[in-house]
Amino acid sequence: MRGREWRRLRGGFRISGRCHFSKNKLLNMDSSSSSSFSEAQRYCYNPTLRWNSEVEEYFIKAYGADHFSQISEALTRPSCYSCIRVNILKCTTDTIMEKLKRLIVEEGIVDDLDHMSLEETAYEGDENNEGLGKEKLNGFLKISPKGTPEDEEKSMEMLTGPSICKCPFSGLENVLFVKGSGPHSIQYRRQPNESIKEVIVSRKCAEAVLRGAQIFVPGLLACSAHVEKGDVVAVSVATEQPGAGGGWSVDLTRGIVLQGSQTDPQYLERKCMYIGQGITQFSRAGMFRASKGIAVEMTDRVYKLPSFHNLLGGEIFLQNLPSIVAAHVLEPQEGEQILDMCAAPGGKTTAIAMLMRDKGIVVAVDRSHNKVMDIKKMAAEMDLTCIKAYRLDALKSVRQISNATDVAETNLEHDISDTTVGNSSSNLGNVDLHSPNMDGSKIDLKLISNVLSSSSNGLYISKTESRKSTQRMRNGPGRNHSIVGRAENSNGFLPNAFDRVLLDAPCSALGLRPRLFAAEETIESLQAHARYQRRMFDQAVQLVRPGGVVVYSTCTINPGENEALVRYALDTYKFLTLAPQKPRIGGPGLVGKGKMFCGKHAEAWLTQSEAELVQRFDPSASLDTIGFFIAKFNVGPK
Ligand SMILES: C[S@@+](CC[C@H](N)C(=O)[O-])C[C@H]1O[C@@H](n2cnc3c(N)ncnc32)[C@H](O)[C@@H]1O
Repeated sequence: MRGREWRRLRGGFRISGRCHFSKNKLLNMDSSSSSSFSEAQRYCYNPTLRWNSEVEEYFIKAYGADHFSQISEALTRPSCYSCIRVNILKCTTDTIMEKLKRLIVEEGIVDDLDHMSLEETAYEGDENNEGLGKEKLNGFLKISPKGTPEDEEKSMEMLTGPSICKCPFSGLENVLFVKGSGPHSIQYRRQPNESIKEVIVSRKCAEAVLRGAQIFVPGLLACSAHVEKGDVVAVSVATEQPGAGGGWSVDLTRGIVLQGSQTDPQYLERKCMYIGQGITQFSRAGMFRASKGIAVEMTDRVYKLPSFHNLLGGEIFLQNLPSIVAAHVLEPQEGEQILDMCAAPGGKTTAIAMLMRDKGIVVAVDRSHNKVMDIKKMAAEMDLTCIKAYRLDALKSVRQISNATDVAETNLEHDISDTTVGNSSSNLGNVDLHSPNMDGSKIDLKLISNVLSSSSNGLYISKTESRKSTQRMRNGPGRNHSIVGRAENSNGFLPNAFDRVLLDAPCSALGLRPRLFAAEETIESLQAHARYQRRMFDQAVQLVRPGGVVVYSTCTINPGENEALVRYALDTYKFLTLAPQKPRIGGPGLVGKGKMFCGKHAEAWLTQSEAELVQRFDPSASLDTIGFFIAKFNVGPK
């Protein structure tokens, strides 16, 4: 049975980081056109990810050269499926599955999903590759706690089954996978005796297009001469190149005319960087005059992924699988007080609130005002009333109360229970506003978040606020003052105020994919991220009560921000212990030590037993996720 299934798997679904794809298949080999072999070599997608040389050396030492090259390759392409979290407080997973199936058929959201062509996506079918794939999938299954044949069947089903399927892992029943396909070969079109018309897009734009987006005007950098609305154009991407001063830049004047010759910007560098073709929505001149709108509508993509833009709002949320897992690992309970320390845009916050069935309090903070508004909007759209979002610098999340007067003032400034009662009165019975502290004192949520300049309670209105409110009356609510209210500031929280804290830390994001350039991160910048994360972790540890839980996560493959943070945490706070995680579908952490700066600086990682307790999602593994890391700590008596 395996042979047939594996062929299907290898044909229709990319499962391993190693590129098994026969490169020739990606090229335009149309003999009826005037394509030369070198042109066929040019118009394809086969990028190589650029790293800072010291970072590359450090990662090669951490992962080994082969494994790191697989990770690097995996990062340049999107995951082969989209992951959808269903808001089970609003609808059932089965209902959404049916709705999506209908939408796919009726609206043509995803063409070709069920018919991923084996010819187009065939991998080199030699036994070695098949063996490697099997080994990888088995590797992935082994790390599952219940690595039973039944689990293996589930994974096979997920990878080979219909276009939409339920996530097979226990505890993730509200998650759906929608498969994409690729890489596809593209027949780049030309008029007889003409060269191929082209556009160049920015790297960020190309990364979005690989995830299923269209090309919007701001992402467009250059275009061939004589392009009219409705023309078919090949789309390539300009990536950062070494600059004169030693840095990286895209040295390209926006709007430049492409001649189809070697004098074109990045002519050589754009070889193998073609992501598909599309139809222009403007003439050449119009494209660069417009300030917004779709410039090119993609018709043929190297990777086809479903676009769920504006679909089933509030009922579904498109989220990476490891992020969903992180919320589950926190194990939030109904009625608890949870802090999400770096919460925007609110993906994990809403997942946590849903797991709590909207009963309890999820305090979501972020330092950016606009991002806090995004959290509030998402919570409102999903009808989740237990989320309270505030603007706060997480590095200052622990509020220092020096004396009794301070406490009294804090009480006066804001009464969060007002907000809570107002927004979630139906849940009040389940919200313990005065849960006992370990030392017998009461945690008073009045003290948890004291919000400044709250015009609702009339206690304190600053001059700035009063000026702003006059402006609002004159000009209307504006982007940040919509129906979901305003983003309020918090002064921080008292020590031990929360049952559980999630620190989904800002990081180097070197696990996010697809990614077409990675050399902006240096050893120094990676170390700066790590220092920042430790300072945040110091705050998180103070805010969780003894007996509580801290979950730390990042979306980077950098061990310095992952295993080294866990080492720091365990060595610094003796009352912390690593806890087992549920669900567990990622791999173990890295053991030992990492060396940087030509071996001069060493950082400590994990012991074997510790490594088994953290969860590391490897982009080159068969699960085909972003790179992600999760550690869960139990907090003992402090
Ligand atoms: C990895 S993202 C969080 C993603 C989010 N947890 C989710 O799942 O949707 C990191 C966030 O940290 C925020 N951030 C960075 N530094 C911060 C600080 N000092 N205080 C609070 N938030 C911060 C950023 O604005 C960003 O939104």
